[in-house]
Amino acid sequence: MAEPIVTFLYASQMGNSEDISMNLYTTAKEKGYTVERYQFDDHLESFDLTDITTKRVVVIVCSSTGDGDCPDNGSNFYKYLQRHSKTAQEEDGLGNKIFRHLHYTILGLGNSGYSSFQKSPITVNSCFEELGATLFHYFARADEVEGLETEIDPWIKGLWDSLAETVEKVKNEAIVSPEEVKQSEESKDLSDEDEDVFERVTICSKSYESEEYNKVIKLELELERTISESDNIQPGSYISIIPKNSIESVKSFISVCKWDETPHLINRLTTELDFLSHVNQKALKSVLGDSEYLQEGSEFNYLDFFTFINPEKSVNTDILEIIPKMKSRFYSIASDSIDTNKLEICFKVESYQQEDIFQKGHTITKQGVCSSYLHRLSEEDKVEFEVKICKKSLFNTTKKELKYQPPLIFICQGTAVVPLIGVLRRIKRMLDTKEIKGLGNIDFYYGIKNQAHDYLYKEEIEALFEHFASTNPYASFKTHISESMPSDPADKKYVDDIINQDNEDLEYKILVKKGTVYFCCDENKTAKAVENILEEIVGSSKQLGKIFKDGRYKKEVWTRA
Ligand SMILES: Cc1cc2nc3c(=O)[nH]c(=O)nc-3n(C[C@H](O)[C@H](O)[C@H](O)COP(=O)(O)O)c2cc1C
Repeated sequence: MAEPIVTFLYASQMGNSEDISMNLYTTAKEKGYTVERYQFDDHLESFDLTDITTKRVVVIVCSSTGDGDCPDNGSNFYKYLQRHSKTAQEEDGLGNKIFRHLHYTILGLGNSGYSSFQKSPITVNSCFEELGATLFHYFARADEVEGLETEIDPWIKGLWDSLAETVEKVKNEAIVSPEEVKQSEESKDLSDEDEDVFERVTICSKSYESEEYNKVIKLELELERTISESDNIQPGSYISIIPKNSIESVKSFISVCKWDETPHLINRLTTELDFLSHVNQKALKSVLGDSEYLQEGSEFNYLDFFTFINPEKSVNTDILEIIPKMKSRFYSIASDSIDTNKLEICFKVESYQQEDIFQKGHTITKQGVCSSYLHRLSEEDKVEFEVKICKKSLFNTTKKELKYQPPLIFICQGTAVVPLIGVLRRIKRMLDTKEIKGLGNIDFYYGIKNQAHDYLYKEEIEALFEHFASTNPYASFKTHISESMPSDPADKKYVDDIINQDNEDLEYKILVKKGTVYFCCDENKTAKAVENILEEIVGSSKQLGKIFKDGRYKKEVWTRA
């Protein structure tokens, strides 16, 4: 961008703000800035703050008059600000943030003897904030009772450094116009088809991404049809699968309960009932009456429970009514699924340690029902099963969002890398099909246990970044890996630690360069820590909320069933 213009604006009743603004304008001109200066009410006649090509840096001086009113030469602009910021408040959407390209600072003049002290500058400031502008130097409130210069002098002193820095930043900053944002939001609304669809799939390939800590399996599922753009399946869309119990566990359960192995019972226990879930003490009591085995807090599942009590006689089949129904489990899609009949998912085979109820003091490893079900299925079996595709995606990324090459910051941990791989693959497709011309910087923060063992999609991420770099030699594409179980324990770090290390760089990329953050993580301590750090980086949780609303903080935190 060419040298940005610094716009000085004032609203003044008796000339104080006007004089201060004039002095600032003159000094800025002497310092070599390209400058212009207007009173508020020249807005739209002589200048237009929504013009993203010429209006980027604004220095405001404004007083209060009457009963907290804006001076007469600013009252129309004052109403304009309030009207638009009300719309921005009432209607979500980036398109209403008509000042999001602006960096501003404001000096308010007032007198604390008035009950509406500084009301007009405070309102101007909150309208600029609501309309998406970024404060580049603090909002000063000068008080005649204290002596105006007590506040004005230090504010002016600090202004010049902040201005120099801001003008420099603005030169490299890409901004999307509010109209374009509005258009893309409207088209998003029209194409927003989030509904679920059922598909029959078979497994067409199965590979292991990592085996060291938890087995991580990559499955390619084959649909009976080709997925097209209009299906609106996005990176971050997910499938839900209702698992089946293994025939061995079903037979054990039937045997332990001393029931007859009928096809109907086998089918019901295989597909419908989750007898490997923890027992519900109250429900069991309602069927069995008081039993010495029914202790509060027991970790038994239904199979363990009836094995443990080892009944002499058969168990009443009424207990089938209290066993919970099999629930579906969700898996994010890693593939950029267009013009293909394949869907890729990647997950870890959930396993957890539990005290062995048959051998006190010993622990045994139990596996998650759905991941072990998928693990059991093999590509040779060609077993068909039904998945529900939930199209809704929190990571949907449009070419409009990437048009001005904003920095992209990815943050993830473990298998939560999966939907973000989908985003990277889609970005690559947009580049390859020339839907986008190039990319800005990408930082990929990934928390794993150990680089040598569970860096999922390592080769692919490296190849993608090499490819991205070939399209823009000026941008950087970096992976930042944290290891919680490194070879040298002194190097132990979590993903929140490495984000914290880069906080200043991230602040610049998110706030100044209007970058987008993609964050996917299991619901755990790290997820909370990452979010806390992001709040600190952008200034407050309110500010992070605003960035989220603007679509620049795309996050999904997984809760495990
Ligand atoms: C008639 C009158 C009403 C004022 N009302 C307020 C007020 O409501 N709140 C406030 O903070 N200051 C108020 N002030 C103080 C002015 O904001 C202060 O004098 C300021 O320096 C005037 O700057 P200006 O010449 O740029 O308008 C008032 C001053 C006058 C003379």
